[in-house]
Amino acid sequence: MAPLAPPVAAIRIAVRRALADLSTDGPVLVACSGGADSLALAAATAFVAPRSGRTAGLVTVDHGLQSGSRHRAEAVARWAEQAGLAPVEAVRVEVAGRPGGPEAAARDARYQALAEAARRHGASALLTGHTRDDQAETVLLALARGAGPRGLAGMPARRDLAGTPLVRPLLEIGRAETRAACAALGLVPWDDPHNSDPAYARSRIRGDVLPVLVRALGPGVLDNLARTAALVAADNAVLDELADTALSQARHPDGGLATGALADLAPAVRGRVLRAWAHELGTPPAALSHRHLTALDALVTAWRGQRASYLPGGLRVLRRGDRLVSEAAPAPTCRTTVPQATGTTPDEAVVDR
Ligand SMILES: Nc1ncnc2c1ncn2[C@@H]1O[C@H](COP(=O)(O)OP(=O)(O)OP(=O)(O)O)[C@@H](O)[C@H]1O
Repeated sequence: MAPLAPPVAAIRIAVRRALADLSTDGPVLVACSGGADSLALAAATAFVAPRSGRTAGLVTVDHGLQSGSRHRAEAVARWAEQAGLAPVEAVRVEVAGRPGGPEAAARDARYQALAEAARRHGASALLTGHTRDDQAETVLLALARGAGPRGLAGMPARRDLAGTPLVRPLLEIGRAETRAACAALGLVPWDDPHNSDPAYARSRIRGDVLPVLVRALGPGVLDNLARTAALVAADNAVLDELADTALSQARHPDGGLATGALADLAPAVRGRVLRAWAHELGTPPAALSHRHLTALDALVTAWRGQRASYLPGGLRVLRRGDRLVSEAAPAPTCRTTVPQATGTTPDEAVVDR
C-alpha cells in the first residue's frame, strides 16, 4: 500500500479533531466550492466521518455569477456522491438585489443557503474550508482597516450560523497543504477567478502583500499571524464575559443604562458593553462603526449636554440625567439637519468570510 501523503494525513487528523466535539445527531455538511481548500476538506470528511460513526454530506452553492457556474456545482455534487457523501445538494442562489457590494451580497446569499440546507437536513454542523492562510489574510486586513480586538481575533474555529454550528477544521492547515492533498488524492480543484482578481482587497493581500511578508520575514509569518488571532480571541473571551456581567449591572431600573455604572468601567469593557447594548437595541452588528461607539462613549465620559447619537438601524441614543436611553430616530427630512455618527471602518466587526 502506498504511504499516506502527509498533507492528507494532517487534514484527516484536523477533521477528526473537529468532529469529536460535535453532536452525532444528523449529518455534518461540508460547504464545498470545489476549490482546493473545501475539496480537501470534503475528501477528508468523507474518509473520517464513517469511521467515527457519523454521516457526512455536502452542499455546494451556485451563485450564478460566472458562466459555467452551474456546470461547476453539478460536477462538485457528482464527485461528492461518488465519494460516498450523502446528502448532497447543489443550491442555486439569487445574488442580485441584496445589499452591499457584489462580494458581500454573494457571501450573504451563500451563508443563507448553507443555513437553510443545514436546517433541511437536521445537520449537526456545517464545515467550511477556511485555512490558516485565510486566517492570516483576515488578520492583516483587519489590522490595515484599524479594527479592534474583535477583528484581530480573525475567524473563530466555531460559531453559530442560524442555529447550526459553523465549524472551521482547517484553520491550522496551510493552503499549500490543501493543494498538495488534492494532488495526492488525484482531485482537480476549481480555481475561483475572484481569488486572484486584484479588484478585491483580499486578493491583493493574498497575491501581493503576503508573498512580500513571507519573503522579508520568512514563512513563519503565516503561522504567527494566525497565532496572534488565537491569542487575541482568548483575551476577547474573557473581556466579553466581564462585559456581559457589567451590562446586567449597568441596567437602570427606569430603563436604559446607568451612566454612573458605565463611567466606572475600564474603557475596554465599557466599549463592549455599549456594543452589546447597541446590538440588543437592533443595530446590525456589521453596520456599527468605531465612530458610533465613540459617540456613545462620549455621552458617558465627555458629557457636555450634546445631542443624541444616531445608530444604524434607525435608532438614536440620548442622555437623560443619569441614564442612556434609546428611541426610534425621526426620519431625516434633510441630510444636513441630522447629526449622523458615520464611519465606514468596521471597528471591531468580525471580518468573517
Ligand atoms: N460556492 C460555494 N459553495 C459552498 N461553499 C462555499 C462556496 N464558496 C465558499 N464556500 C465555503 O466557504 C469557504 C471559504 O471560501 P472562500 O472562497 O472565501 O475561500 P477559498 O480559500 O477560496 O476556499 P476554497 O478553496 O474552498 O474555494 C470554502 O472553503 C467553503 O467551505
